[in-house]
Amino acid sequence: MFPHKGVQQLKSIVGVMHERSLEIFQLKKQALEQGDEAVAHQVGEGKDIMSILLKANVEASQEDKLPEEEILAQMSTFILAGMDTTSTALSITLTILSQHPEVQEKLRNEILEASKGEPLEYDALVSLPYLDAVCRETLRLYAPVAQVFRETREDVVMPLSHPIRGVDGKTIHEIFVPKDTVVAVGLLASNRNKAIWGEDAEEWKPERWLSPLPGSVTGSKIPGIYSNLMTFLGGGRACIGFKFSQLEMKVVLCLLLSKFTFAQSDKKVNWVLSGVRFPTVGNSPKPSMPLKVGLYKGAVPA
Ligand code: HEM
Repeated sequence: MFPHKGVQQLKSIVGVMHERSLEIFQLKKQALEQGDEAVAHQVGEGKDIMSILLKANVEASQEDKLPEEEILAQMSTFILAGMDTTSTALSITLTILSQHPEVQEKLRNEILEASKGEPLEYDALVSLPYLDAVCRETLRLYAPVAQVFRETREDVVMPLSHPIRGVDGKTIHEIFVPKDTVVAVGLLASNRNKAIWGEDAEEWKPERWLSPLPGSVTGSKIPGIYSNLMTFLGGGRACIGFKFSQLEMKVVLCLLLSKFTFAQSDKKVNWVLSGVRFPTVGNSPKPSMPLKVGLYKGAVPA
């Protein structure tokens, strides 16, 4: 149709996503129709987000039921919104841990001491202080989604948190934004704001989360749903998966650090700030993040 390589590529990606979503959807639907036994034998044993959504939809009243094509569309949203974001957050965490072996060691020790070779229960996992601090600091400094865009529905006067000086030397306290203006919301800029986070705002310091946050942070009135940060946005369209993603990060980090060590490779990794940031080597458009992975010598055999 449209003779442009990029458009054709996008079309093919959308096609793959649709076919795979359809395949998973049909398998889940079939299992649900066959009963609990079949559901229990599936990936996720019926506890995964799609099985729960399908089950809720079967039980919903006629007027609340989602049509099948909407469920399929929700799958693409979950894949895009939930997978790339969290995998990016995890990739960044592993990169940083490979650059800070002492932090990696401290984190591994915390995990090994708490787990003693057994899988960690939910409460124990979420209350590991250093793991929590590492995740928070990474999500602050390297928010996978750096900015989002919004369009004003009406004329608004936007107050500024700090006055700025205009080219004419006058102090400006607010800005008039006319209806239908596209506004970029700088999530990362807010997370790294020195007036809020201090002079070391651009440094990765998990320790900052281990003592009470300064008044400039707690009193900042940042509208984000998570830790005075904008990483998961705020308001009615904030991320619905923010708790889930943190748990996922912690589970994966616990499992990986208990068994493996991570060190920097000699290939330089660049982070591309697209919709969701991703790692790449050189100028390649393909995501890749080489790391040297070794077996942790003290690992308890599985
Ligand atoms: C570190 C991981 C994640 C980050 C940084 C993140 C960030 C965000 C951000 C910034 C938005 C707002 C986007 C916008 O409105 O333009 C958003 C929305 C959303 N996120 Fe996440 N997300 C993460 C993980 C997840 C996970 C694991 C799921 C699902 C299981 C998820 C599901 C969604 C959905 C469905 C929306 C749209 C909500 C709406 O428009 O009402 N996200 N996320």
